[in-house]
Amino acid sequence: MTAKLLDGKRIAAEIREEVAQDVKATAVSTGQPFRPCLVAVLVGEDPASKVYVRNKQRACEKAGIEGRTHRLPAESTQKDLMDLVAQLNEDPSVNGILVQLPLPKNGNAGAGFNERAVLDAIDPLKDVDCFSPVNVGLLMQGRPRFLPCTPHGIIQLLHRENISVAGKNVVVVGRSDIVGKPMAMMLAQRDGSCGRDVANATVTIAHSRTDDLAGVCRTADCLIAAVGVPEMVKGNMIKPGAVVIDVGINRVGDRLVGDVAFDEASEVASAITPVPGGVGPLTIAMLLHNTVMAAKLQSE
Ligand SMILES: Nc1nc2c(c(=O)[nH]1)N[C@@H](CN(C=O)c1ccc(C(=O)N[C@@H](CCC(=O)O)C(=O)O)cc1)CN2
Repeated sequence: MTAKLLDGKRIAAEIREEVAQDVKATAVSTGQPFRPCLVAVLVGEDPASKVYVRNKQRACEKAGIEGRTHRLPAESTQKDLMDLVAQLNEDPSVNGILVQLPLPKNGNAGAGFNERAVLDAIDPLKDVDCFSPVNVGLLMQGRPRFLPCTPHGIIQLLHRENISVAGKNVVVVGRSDIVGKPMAMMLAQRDGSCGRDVANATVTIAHSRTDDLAGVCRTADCLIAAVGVPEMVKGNMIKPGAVVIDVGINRVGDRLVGDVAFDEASEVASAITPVPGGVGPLTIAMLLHNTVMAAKLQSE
């Protein structure tokens, strides 16, 4: 079998265009200028983070959203970062705030940042990443305010490709707060609560301590790999005909590879996301969507 390629880049472009249309239509329907504002906070000099933040800012501008970036040196203190977040929370011209992760390991004068404290400090109404405890709690209860960007991008991809997971076995490999945990929760929700009909799955969360990981993966009708280990999921870990979603973005030499060994997996799966051009671009598209939502919520 040669798997169908799930083109996240194309779907992300479609969603970004829809967001841009929504921004224009909101201005027309309210008779007021409507230009949501997203602020990214970038601490340190991590090259990948710099690229992602720049891409977010560009995507904002193309959608009619104001994109601002606040840069702090890696040597900034926890207090510097907390003060900046507090200032952005109070600023009525700012609709969405995101702190680009990961924060530098040796930041905060070598002591490392308390990432959780920073994310907890973001005003939940401006928390467009959906990392704050209030928004995560609402999501868990099936009444989300924002949806986290990467899992929501995957929901959109499955929806727009007409792939149903209802009643199917989905295995999510990885239990991160950004992807694994919310992804599992969203796929198990009843129809509609996460905005789309991609729901009602029977979900297993697998991880590095799972016994017989390969066997567990082989039970998946839909396998979502979000572990951050290059090409860890091999072809023989995939059930023939499964849908494979690769969330990994790993740099190996000068190559960008996912968490799935793409060539072998493509021989077994019915559909698969590539890296690059799969899930990554959807993350930014859904961030724009959340920023527009945040601006609307704050104007209510
Ligand atoms: N505050 C946040 N930090 C991080 C998030 C996040 O959602 N919020 N996610 C990732 C990084 N990320 C966005 O921030 C991100 C990663 C990758 C892509 C992307 O489009 N990747 C391309 C390849 C790009 C390249 O060449 O490197 C692809 O997969 O096609 C977008 C956003 C961690 N931090």
